[in-house]
Formats: sequence, C-alpha cells, structure tokens
Amino acid sequence: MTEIVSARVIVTSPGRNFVTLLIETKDGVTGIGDATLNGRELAVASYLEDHVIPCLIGRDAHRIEDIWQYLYKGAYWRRGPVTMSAIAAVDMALWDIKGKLAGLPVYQLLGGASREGCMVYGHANGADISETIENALRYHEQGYRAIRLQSGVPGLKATYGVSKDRYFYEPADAALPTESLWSTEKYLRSVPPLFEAAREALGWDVHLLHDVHHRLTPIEAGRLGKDLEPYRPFWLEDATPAENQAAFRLIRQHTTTPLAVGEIFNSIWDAKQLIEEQLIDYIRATVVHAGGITHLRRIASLADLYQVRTGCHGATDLSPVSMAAALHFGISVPNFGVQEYMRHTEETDAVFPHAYRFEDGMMHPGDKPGLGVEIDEVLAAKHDYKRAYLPVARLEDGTMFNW
Ligand SMILES: O=C(O)[C@@H](O)[C@@H](O)[C@H](O)[C@H](O)CO
Ligand SMILES: [Mg+2]
Repeated sequence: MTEIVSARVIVTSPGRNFVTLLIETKDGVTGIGDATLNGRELAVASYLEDHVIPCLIGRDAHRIEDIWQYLYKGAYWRRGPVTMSAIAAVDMALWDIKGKLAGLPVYQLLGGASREGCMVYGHANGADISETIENALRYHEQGYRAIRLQSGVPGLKATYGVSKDRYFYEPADAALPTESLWSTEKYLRSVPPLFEAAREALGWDVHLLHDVHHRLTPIEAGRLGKDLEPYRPFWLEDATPAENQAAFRLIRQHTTTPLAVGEIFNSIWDAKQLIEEQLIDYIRATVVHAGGITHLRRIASLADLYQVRTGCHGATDLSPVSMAAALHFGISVPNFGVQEYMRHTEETDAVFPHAYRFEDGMMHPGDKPGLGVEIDEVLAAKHDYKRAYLPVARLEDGTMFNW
C-alpha cells in the first residue's frame, strides 16, 4: 500500500496557462499530471481541488485502474472535457508514482518500447504560401519527417494556425474571445496551391499534414480531400465537426485522403463508430483530455483492431507533462502513427524540466523513472494565471461558425 497523503493543484502561466496536479504519497514520492484545458483552465482546477482531491486522500496510489473507475463511475455525471481532464491528471500522476517506485520509465510499465522513437510533426505556418513554405523548409532542415502546413487565406484577415511568431503558436490570445471572419470558398481555393508549392519545394520524402479545424461540411471536406489527392497528404485533420460520427461516411465516399480526428474527444465513445466503421485513419485523442494513459490505451487498442493509428494532439496548450506522458504512451503502443509536437517556449520548458528529447525527426521520452518531467515550483509561482480565451469565428455575414 502506497498511501496518498496529499494532493495539490498549481496554476502557472509561463507565456500561457497550465494546470498541474501533484500527488504526494506516504513514501515521499510525488507524482505529476497535466490538467490543462485551454480557455477553461480554472474549471478543471476547481474540479480537482473541490471534488476529486478529497476522495484521493488515504487511497493506495498503486491502484491506478480502481481510482480511474472510481473517479469515472463515481462522478455519476460521466465524460466531458472538464471531468476527463481532471481524471487524466490523476492518472498521469499515478503512473508517474508507479514508475518512480519501480525505478522504471513509464513506457517500460506499458509493455516496453515498440519502436526506436516517436515520429513527430512540426507546425509550418505563414501569412501566405511563400512564407509558409519558407517556414516548412526550416523544419525540414531541422530533420522533421512530417510537417503541418497552415497558411493565411487571401481575403481573410486572420485564420486558424497562422501565428505572429513562426515557431510558437498560441491561439488563446485575449481576456475575451477575439472574433475572426471565415469564408469557406476563399479557404477551399487556397489549400491546393499551398500543397502544390510544398511538394515543389520539399519533394516527396516528407509527410505533409493539414488541419481544417472543424470548418467544412462533409461534402466540402470530400471536395478538399479529392483536390489534395495528387499531393498525397499524410492526413486532413478535423475535416468536419465530429459530433455526428456518421458524417465521415460522406467524406469517405469521395476521397482516399487519410483523415485524422479527435483532439477534442474526451472518451472512447466519441470515436467508437469512427473507428469501428474505419471512417478515419488516425485518432487524435490526447492523454490530457481523454482520461489519461489508462483510457488512451483503451482507445488505441480499439483502434488497433480496425487499422486506425494514433496521431495524438500535442499543441502548446498541452504542458510538457502531457508531452512526456504522450511519448511514454506513443513509444509503447503497437499502432502508433505520429505525435504532434508544437515546441514549447524556453520560458515554459524552464518551469517544466523534462527528459524527453528530439532527435532526427523523432522524440523519445527518456529513461528517468516515472514520466521524467517535473515542475519548478519557485519559477511556476512567478507566472500568475491570466485569463485567456480561444478565438471565435463568424461567417462574413455574421453567422456564428466553428473556429
Ligand atoms: O491540431 C492542433 O494542434 C490544433 O487544433 C490546436 O492548435 C488547437 O487549436 C488548440 O490546441 C486549441 O487549444
Ligand atoms: Mg487540430
């Protein structure tokens, strides 16, 4: 029995907000978990402090599955991003404790390495095609084997995925949501030339990805998928909102372009039909929003039955704690596809010292016992929480749309 004696939440904002959970045991071992939900951070902090932590004290930290089930079934109100991010933070912390007590990196507890490293993709973006390609060439020179392309859309002032700073992308940018305008027609005209220019400049030995970010209808997504087929994209992400999982049947009827979805999913139920009907090729559910390592393994196992691979979300609003946990998960699962890696800033990395490393287009979690990531509480205390919202999007006629 390794008794949990205390747990606490740290909210810190080294350039952007992060919510971190620390669980302490009687043996003096502390586990760390990420609980960050971009734009709704304090809801998860309160869910942990006010509703979860009181139930953890006195429990055996080794009982990861039992605690997971207790927090999931015991909440009565199941699922949802706040609940599942809180459960995820507890889950990550308990795996971290188990690894530290065993003297093993978490991936060794998950069955060991299934590959030498996790292929990652970087985020090339630019105000226009030439700036995006220039940025993509830089990622290619750094050894990235997979690069996401997001470019400004002629005629639109701003669009998803294009940042002021080419290397760091932080969409949560204001104390109240900034509003941007969207035009599907202008966007659909802009993507094929982007991919044509990218293949011209980068050749065929690099994977090219694109994130639609929930902005097309199924038939529009089918059209874009078909338009991009000559350029062999690695995937088209979030091609259409996925509440209606059956909608992806229509996309599949029109294109062979691989589809990725799921960064906003928080449980296996959000993806069950998509996976069982092979309506997608990559599942993007992530360790922090989909219930932690324990639940993400369930999703990956279901996906493996249907030849769906993992392609986990890894934007900068997932802290280095999540990146570490994602790499322990990614290096061990049999059906790994790719891991998103939007580099954190040096300011963030200083608050979260970690063992994971980038080499030759791949990442490895390192071999420190547990997750191999910590939080520098003195530094963390210097960065106060600052409310920040993700933007919202409207059509040019003012209709509220998907950002
Ligand atoms: O694929 C991605 O990384 C994006 O969809 C994210 O940047 C997403 O917009 C943010 O994580 C939202 O907080
Ligand atoms: Mg995305």
